[in-house]
Amino acid sequence: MRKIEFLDTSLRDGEQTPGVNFSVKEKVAIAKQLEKWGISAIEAGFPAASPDSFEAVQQIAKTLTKTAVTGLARAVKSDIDAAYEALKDAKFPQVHVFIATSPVHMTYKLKKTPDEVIASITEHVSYAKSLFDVVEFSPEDATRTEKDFLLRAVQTAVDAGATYINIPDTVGFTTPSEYYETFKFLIENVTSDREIIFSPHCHDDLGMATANTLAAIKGGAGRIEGTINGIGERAGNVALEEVAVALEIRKDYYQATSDIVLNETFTTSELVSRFSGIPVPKNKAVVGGNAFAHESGIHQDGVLKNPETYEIITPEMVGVKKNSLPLGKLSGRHAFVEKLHELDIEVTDSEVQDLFAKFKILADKKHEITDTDIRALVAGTTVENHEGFQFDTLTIASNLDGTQTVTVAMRNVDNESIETIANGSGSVEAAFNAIDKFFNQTVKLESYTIVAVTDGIDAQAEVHVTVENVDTGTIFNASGLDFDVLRASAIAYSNANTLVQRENAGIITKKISEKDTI
Ligand SMILES: CC(=O)SCCNC(=O)CCNC(=O)[C@H](O)C(C)(C)COP(=O)(O)OP(=O)(O)OC[C@H]1O[C@@H](n2cnc3c(N)ncnc32)[C@H](O)[C@@H]1OP(=O)(O)O
Ligand SMILES: CC(C)C(=O)C(=O)O
Repeated sequence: MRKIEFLDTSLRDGEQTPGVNFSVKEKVAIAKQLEKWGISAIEAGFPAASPDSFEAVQQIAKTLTKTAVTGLARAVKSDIDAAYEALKDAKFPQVHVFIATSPVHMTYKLKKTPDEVIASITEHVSYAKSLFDVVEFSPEDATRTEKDFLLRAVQTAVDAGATYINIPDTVGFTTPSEYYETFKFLIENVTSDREIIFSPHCHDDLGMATANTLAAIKGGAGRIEGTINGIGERAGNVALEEVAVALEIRKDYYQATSDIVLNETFTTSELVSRFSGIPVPKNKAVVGGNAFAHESGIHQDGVLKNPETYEIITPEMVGVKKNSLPLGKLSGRHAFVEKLHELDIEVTDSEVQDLFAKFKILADKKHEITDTDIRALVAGTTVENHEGFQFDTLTIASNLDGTQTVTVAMRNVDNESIETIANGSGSVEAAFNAIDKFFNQTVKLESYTIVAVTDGIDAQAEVHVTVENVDTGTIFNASGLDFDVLRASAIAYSNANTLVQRENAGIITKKISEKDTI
């Protein structure tokens, strides 16, 4: 089976992502992780671009021991010289020379005729070859280049000494079948007495970068270029991790594999995300937070019976510890019971019926059901008051120093109206402080979430709070619903405090066991 080489350009094309600027130290750390991930070459930067870019390429060249290190250069001698200087210490140096070949780029950007571009290829690839054993050439915007001219440009580069021919889909314009045909056409028509390796370089403007890269492999490409997490100019480059996993899962179809160490994928992705500051979308293939999460009942049931029902990639394959079955309103009984087992909560079958019904009611209102919610549900310490807690007064005043003052008046057990006043840096904090004064008990706020339950400007706010009765360690969940966010918050917090008060008075006795207490 063919082995496909991987060239990573996260540090060059990836750094062209608007807002991304890796430090030299970060680049070296990423390069080391990429070497561990099993790439065969790294495009460490564009040495002529800036002193920092030069230094990063130089440092990476000195650091990597197994991976070829390359630098990008325009068809400009000083760019090639900069790459040569930066890559002097690399164990396996390469250089990547490019010039655009599409009519729009040649006419408007380069202001060169096709013949001048061909002459430039000859001059600069030969010059690069005089300094480097391994030269890569890219006809930029190849997929918008007229086919015969593309062949002429590539043949010129091969004749001048290029070993790797990269066919960039610079603006993400091509389609899988068209790109496949382009590779077949070039591979069948370029002549050389040396082995020439062709590679795709795909951008994701139309969301086809992964499909196009795989089509190029099918068409005969021997190396691929891309970035981790698909970072890069505009909509980004092809995400290498997607191609690596697709090759593994569908090697039957592609008849090709790679040397990528797949179980290092997640770590690599996290590192690039952290240093680039570009979060990985939850629904991103292979490395997204939801890639191994199943929320709907039918899927959860299938996965519990056999993960292969809904998982073509195992989490372990890419270095993720395990899959997850988050609970939500579409979850089913099997997943609910599994969660009870996971939390070591023992209940009878008839209790499950009742708890599951309550869970569904809660899940209809709360987007994400946490372990704490489940514990509170089982302990019977969840309360909702959608009718609204009765306040005699709930007023807010903004102070000149930016703090807020809230006044609440509520009825105590003897039905007397008691007023308390407190300050806070925000209105919710001030209201909670005033409510604390009213109840006068030790309560710790564990979580506060707010959701809009209806749409538009008149949306109702639903606030969920989780509090701990510090004296007993019992966790209580409570919610409040109102058109006003402050009132919804005050209702939720008062409800939670009422539960704590009832526990302290011995009215609620069912406690969460020591083991289940967070
Ligand atoms: C498709 C890609 O991703 S290509 C890589 C893109 N990456 C980058 O551009 C990042 C690094 N770039 C830089 O730091 C700068 O653009 C530099 C240092 C390369 C050049 O900076 P400047 O000299 O100020 O030129 P500027 O960027 O404004 O314009 C580019 C010049 O290079 C020319 N040029 C563009 N590509 C090539 C090429 N492959 N070969 C030769 N000349 C080229 C342009 O025609 C333009 O020339 P002109 O000044 O005669 O009009
Ligand atoms: C320089 C080339 C390979 C490039 O980045 C592109 O065309 O997208």
